[in-house]
Amino acid sequence: MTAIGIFGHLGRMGTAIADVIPDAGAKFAGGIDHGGDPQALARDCDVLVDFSAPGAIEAHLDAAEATGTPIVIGTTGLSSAHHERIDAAARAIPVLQTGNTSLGIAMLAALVREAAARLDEDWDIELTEMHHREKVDAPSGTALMLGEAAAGGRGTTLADASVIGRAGLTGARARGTIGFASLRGGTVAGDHSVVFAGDGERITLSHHAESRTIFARGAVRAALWLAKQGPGRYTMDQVLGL
Ligand SMILES: NC(=O)C1=CN([C@@H]2O[C@H](COP(=O)(O)OP(=O)(O)OC[C@H]3O[C@@H](n4cnc5c(N)ncnc54)[C@H](OP(=O)(O)O)[C@@H]3O)[C@@H](O)[C@H]2O)C=CC1
Ligand SMILES: O=C(O)C1=N[C@H](C(=O)O)C[C@H](O)C1
Repeated sequence: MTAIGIFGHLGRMGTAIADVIPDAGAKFAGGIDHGGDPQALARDCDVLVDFSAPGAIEAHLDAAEATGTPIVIGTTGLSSAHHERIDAAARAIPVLQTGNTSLGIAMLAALVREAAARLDEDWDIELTEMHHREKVDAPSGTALMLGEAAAGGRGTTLADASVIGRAGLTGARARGTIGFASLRGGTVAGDHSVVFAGDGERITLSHHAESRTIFARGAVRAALWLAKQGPGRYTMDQVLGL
């Protein structure tokens, strides 16, 4: 039985994941939060999942690498330095990093890429996301993933095309940009919409997470899949066979 260890195990996602591990025929190997020993946890499990905080990623990757343990990283708010560290770790161990572990978001990203590729730049692309009042990063990791999908469909990158938030005398919208707006409040598990705004008509592609269970099930599915892979950096599309 595959033993899964959780970084951030007392958090909202950590507890949701621990709840669904038995349903997947796997074993909860334990978890740590602030002050725990990442290497001790990594030694005690077959695969790790990380839903903690960006500041903890480096230590968690060090532990995974030192013990040769595959790791799923769901934590968001990552910088380009974090992504470079993940790339380096993936040369030695299996690593899957994603801003969203749900099946629905993987499908939405594919649809967004397709729509962005087929609709020309007369169709402006804007993303909105809403999350619970406790969320600490913005835009959400999922919004950035959907933005990357849109940018990929348009043959550009988010680094070149993104406009994150607007306020004051912004001037008119620049053609070809991809805009982001973030809302925070209440207990919303995660809502994302991608709007394609044309002349006189709009297409909106949306996903609504009704609870964290979808993320938790996806994280466990990803962990069980990753435990059987060799070193490399993987995506949810590969887990889900999309
Ligand atoms: N990829 C996906 O599908 C999803 C990703 N997420 C992401 O997962 C992350 C966690 O979300 P959520 O569970 O809501 O957050 P919580 O704040 O509820 O939980 C985070 C947990 O991580 C722990 N933690 C924080 N810093 C450290 C550290 N330096 N070392 C070890 N543990 C630490 C916290 O412990 P303590 O209280 O001791 O600080 C806490 O138990 C976020 O980045 C969120 O965006 C969320 C949902 C889905
Ligand atoms: O913090 C959350 O709650 C969530 N975070 C992820 C993100 O930043 O996209 C995934 C999900 O939307 C919930």
